[in-house]
Amino acid sequence: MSLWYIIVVFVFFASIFIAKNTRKTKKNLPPGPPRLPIIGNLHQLGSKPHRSMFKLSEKYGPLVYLKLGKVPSVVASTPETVKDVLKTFDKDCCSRAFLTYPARISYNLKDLAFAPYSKYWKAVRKMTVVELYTAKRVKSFRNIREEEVASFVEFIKHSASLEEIVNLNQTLVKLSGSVICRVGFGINLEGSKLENTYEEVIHGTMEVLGSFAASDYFPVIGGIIDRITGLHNKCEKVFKGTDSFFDHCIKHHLEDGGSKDDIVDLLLKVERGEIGLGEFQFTRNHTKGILLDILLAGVDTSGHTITWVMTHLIKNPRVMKKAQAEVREVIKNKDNITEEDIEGLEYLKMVVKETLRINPLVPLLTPREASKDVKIGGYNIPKKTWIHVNIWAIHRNPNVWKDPEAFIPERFMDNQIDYKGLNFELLPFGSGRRICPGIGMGMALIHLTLINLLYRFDWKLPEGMEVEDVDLEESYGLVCPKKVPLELIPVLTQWT
Ligand code: HEM
Repeated sequence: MSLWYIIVVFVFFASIFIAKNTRKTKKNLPPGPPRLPIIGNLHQLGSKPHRSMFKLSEKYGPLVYLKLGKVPSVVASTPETVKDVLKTFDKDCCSRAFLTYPARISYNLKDLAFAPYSKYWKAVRKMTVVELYTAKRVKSFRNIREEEVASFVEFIKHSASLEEIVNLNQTLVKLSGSVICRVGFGINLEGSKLENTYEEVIHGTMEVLGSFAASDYFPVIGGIIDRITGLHNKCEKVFKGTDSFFDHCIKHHLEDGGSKDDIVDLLLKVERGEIGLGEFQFTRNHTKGILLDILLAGVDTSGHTITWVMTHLIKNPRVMKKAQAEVREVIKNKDNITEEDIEGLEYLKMVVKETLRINPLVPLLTPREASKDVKIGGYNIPKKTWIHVNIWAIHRNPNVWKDPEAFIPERFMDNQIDYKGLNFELLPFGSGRRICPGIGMGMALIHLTLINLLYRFDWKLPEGMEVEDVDLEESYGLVCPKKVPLELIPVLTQWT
């Protein structure tokens, strides 16, 4: 009797399992791990989803199917599948998934980065690419970058003369913050009333946007969970902070007589209709939405990328020596270092590329959503599926990169692979319609700062610390900076 009971139970569950898998096979969805009721595969993401998804792709293949709470999702992890998403089917895959808190903070998706693919997104993207993210504008902000880097160098010089430790995570984010605040909002942070507000605003916003939001995965109940965990209130507080920060910047700009040629000025011109935006009436909230992109996308990305470069250099004395020798040979005793000097610095360019490969600041692109049924890598991807593009997995794939965990800038010597979105082996700025429009602005600051840091100073670790003690762990959020701050002592040289 009990044997019959066991057989019946076994047949019952086996038939459910087979039926489920047959359904999946019939639908021709990509393979993926088994899931739990309600939460699906959420428990498998861990604290560093880019790493967990990479592991899953090693087991299940280049396109993995996951159910994240209620949300059907796929993860693309190889140059081939990512090319399908970002190039072949870019038009059908470039919308954004709706994310509750980014939507709130961006004035209900009036920005560029979180807005869905729509007529509005197309109009704003076109306007910003033509008016804002141009090579001419990057050039026009050159004096600001040079002045800010010069005062940063003075600060490092002072620390070097006292043999003081410098926290590079902190100071480099402050440097890129100062540049972005002048370029974007026309304000000098140093010593201003906004200096502390700004830090609070940016950290708070990054924290909210980097947090796990239950509302995105569980309708109704998710909102309740977020209220219990405090995320909802935190978001409201952060939103008020950013909103009054932008109000302050705009007021400051208007009081100044609007004489500055900054990004606020440009956006106010769009508000007044002096620059057209097709059928759209640009309001103050639209201006603030675009300013939010500048604040979020512009500050942490450049600052933390420079910290990663310095981390790899201090961990690899051979590379540091070679990069410094090149910089000192090319710059010689030039009084005035400029960002164009990067042109003669082939090895430094490779060091930066290798850093962007091994520590892309955005290892997992903000999720996209299929706007219609598409076929990727031979599998059917139904409309509304979220699409995750795992840049980290491509950059660490041993079939793409030999010895992928090692920091070897020379790997770029014999190939033309670049980071501008055309080579699907290296995508730190994404690719296709959504590619980062701020590459020029970001790289100009990264290059100018690095040339100065390497030309003028030698660098050593604090007393008692060895190269092996410098860890490479990243923290996970909207961007992935080095988790433990990089602390180094600058040393004065004959070039200081
Ligand atoms: C090292 C520096 C930077 C890195 C690594 C970086 C990386 C990225 C990445 C990966 C994306 C997403 C692309 C996609 O989803 O396909 C992105 C989008 C974006 N970035 Fe950057 N970025 C950097 C600097 C900047 C700067 C300096 C700005 C502006 C001042 C900027 C503005 C934006 C904007 C507005 C978007 C959204 C584009 C859209 O959705 O249409 N970025 N960036």
